[in-house]
Amino acid sequence: MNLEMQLTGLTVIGGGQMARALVGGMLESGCLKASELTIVHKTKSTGEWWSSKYSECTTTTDTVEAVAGAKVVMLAVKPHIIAEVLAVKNSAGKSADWSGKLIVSIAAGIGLDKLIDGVGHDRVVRVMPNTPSLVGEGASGFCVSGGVSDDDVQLIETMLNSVGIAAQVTEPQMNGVTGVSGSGPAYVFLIIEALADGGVAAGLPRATALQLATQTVLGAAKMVRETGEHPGFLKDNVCSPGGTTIAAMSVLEQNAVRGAMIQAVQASANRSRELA
Ligand SMILES: NC(=O)C1=CN([C@@H]2O[C@H](COP(=O)(O)OP(=O)(O)OC[C@H]3O[C@@H](n4cnc5c(N)ncnc54)[C@H](O)[C@@H]3O)[C@@H](O)[C@H]2O)C=CC1
Ligand SMILES: O=C(O)[C@@H]1CCC=N1
Repeated sequence: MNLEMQLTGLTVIGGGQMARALVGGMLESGCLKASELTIVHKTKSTGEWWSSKYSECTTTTDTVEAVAGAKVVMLAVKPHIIAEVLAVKNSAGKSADWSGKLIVSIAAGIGLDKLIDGVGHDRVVRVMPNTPSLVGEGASGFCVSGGVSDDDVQLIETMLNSVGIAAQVTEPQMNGVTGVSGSGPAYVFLIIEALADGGVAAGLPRATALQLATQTVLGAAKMVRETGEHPGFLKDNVCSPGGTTIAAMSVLEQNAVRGAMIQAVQASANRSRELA
């Protein structure tokens, strides 16, 4: 993790689940100080959540003022709210001035072209993070538009690497990133839950089954990362001839689990394309 670069003057518009995971992870890592953070919230409860957890951050409902005071603005609202945020006006009819700010959008499917149109310049980055950023194990993809400098890219990498890993991709590849790692935690949570259910069906207490299932997913992922071996090779090593695992693998193949996972990733990627 490169902490030489500290992030200053960050305004985040939308303080929901993903902002809590990503920005919360950045605060935990030390990449960002709460005193450098402004959260623009819509609901009272969201504002209270941030000010009670990070007392030094600023919370506000005034987007125009929060953008004016920022160096970096992160758009963390749902995709269908992005257009409304970009066109925001305050009670005096003043629009937000996005000029001179690095704009970082985490909204699924909202293309760089729409963001550039909305802010009136091309110093714009699209990031697809995921919720394990909260515990420092995030996986993010990002793509940049023409006005983004090398220093900006370094800042984005510092931010994202402080909460996990980051890969720069082309804009069309952002749909695939969404399918694999953006939505991916949900697939893995489902697998952990189902593994635990299987354990309960086989007679284990629920808590024991969940503990074993969680550690198994964590351990398997670590093995792929740390050995650098192909997952198929590691799978073969678990399957003893005539043993228990190959009996289970046969059931997974009969139920097309591999195909279902591929189709799930494609469905998410397609939905990301549709949102654009
Ligand atoms: N949840 C996830 O795992 C991931 C989400 N994303 C993206 O992150 C973005 C946010 O998603 P979530 O955090 O899951 O949604 P969320 O619904 O938890 O958070 C959005 C927040 O924006 C607030 N909001 C709505 N209008 C606003 C406005 N005009 N000004 C300020 N705040 C406003 C809402 O009250 C809410 O607190 C989405 O665009 C999504 O595509 C990206 C990667 C993963
Ligand atoms: O479900 C969604 O649309 C968001 C984007 C990726 C993960 N969650």
